[in-house]
Amino acid sequence: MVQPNFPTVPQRLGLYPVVDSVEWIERLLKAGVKTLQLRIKDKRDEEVESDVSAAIELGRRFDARLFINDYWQLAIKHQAYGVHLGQEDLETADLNAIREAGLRLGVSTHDDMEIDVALAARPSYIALGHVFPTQTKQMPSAPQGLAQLARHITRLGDYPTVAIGGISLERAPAVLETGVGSIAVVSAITQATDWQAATAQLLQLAGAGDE
Ligand SMILES: Cc1ncc(COP(=O)(O)OP(=O)(O)O)c(N)n1
Ligand SMILES: Cc1ncsc1CCOP(=O)(O)O
Ligand SMILES: [Mg+2]
Repeated sequence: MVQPNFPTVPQRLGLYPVVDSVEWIERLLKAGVKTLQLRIKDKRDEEVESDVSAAIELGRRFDARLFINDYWQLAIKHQAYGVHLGQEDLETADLNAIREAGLRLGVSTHDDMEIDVALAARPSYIALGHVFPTQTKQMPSAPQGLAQLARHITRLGDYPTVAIGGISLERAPAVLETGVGSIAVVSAITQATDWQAATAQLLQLAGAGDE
C-alpha cells in the first residue's frame, strides 16, 4: 500500500472544522478543536497574509493542527502545520517546496481517478467529497453518498482520510461508521443556531483526533 511522502498526520484527525476567519479559528481552538482549516477564497496573497499568519500563530499556541487552504506559499512562509489543496491546485503548487518546508499536505478527491492522482502525490491525508449535497460550495459533480465513501475508505486502507460535504450533526454518525478518520464541516458549525453546542456534540461523536 502507498505511504505518505509528506510529514504524517494521525490516522484519525477527528472533527475538522473549515472556517473563513481568524475569529472562528480562535473560538474553535478555545472550544477544544484540534484539527481545523482556514479557508479564505479569491483574495490576493497581500490581502490574506495577516489573517494566515495570525491563524497559524493561534494554531501553534493551542498545539493544534491548522491547515491553510490554497495559500501554500504563505503557509510555508509562516510555517503552518499543513496545507490543503484541490486537484487543480496540485497542477500549480510546488509540492517539493511544501514537503521540504516540513508541512503536511491534504488533497481533495471526488472519484476513483482523482484518488489515483492524489495517491501519486502521496499526501499526508486524502479528503473525499462531497458526501452529501452542500450549499457551501458549488460542486461540478454529484454527491458521492455513503456507499461510495465506504468503498473509497476500504480502498485506502490505513491511509488517513477526511470526509467532507453536507455533513450535519444528524448525518455524522453514519459517515463515521464508514471508518473515515475525520469529518470536515463548515455549515454544521458556522450556521448552527448554537455553534458551541454543535461543536461539543460533533467533538463527542468524532473526537478531537489522535495524538
Ligand atoms: C478537508 C477539505 N476537503 C476538501 C476541500 C476542498 O478543497 P478544494 O477542492 O481545493 O476547494 P476549495 O476549498 O479551495 O474551494 C477543503 N478545502 N478541505
Ligand atoms: C469546501 C468544500 N469542499 C467540498 S464540499 C465543501 C463545503 C462543505 O461545507 P458544508 O459542511 O457546509 O457542506
Ligand atoms: Mg483549493
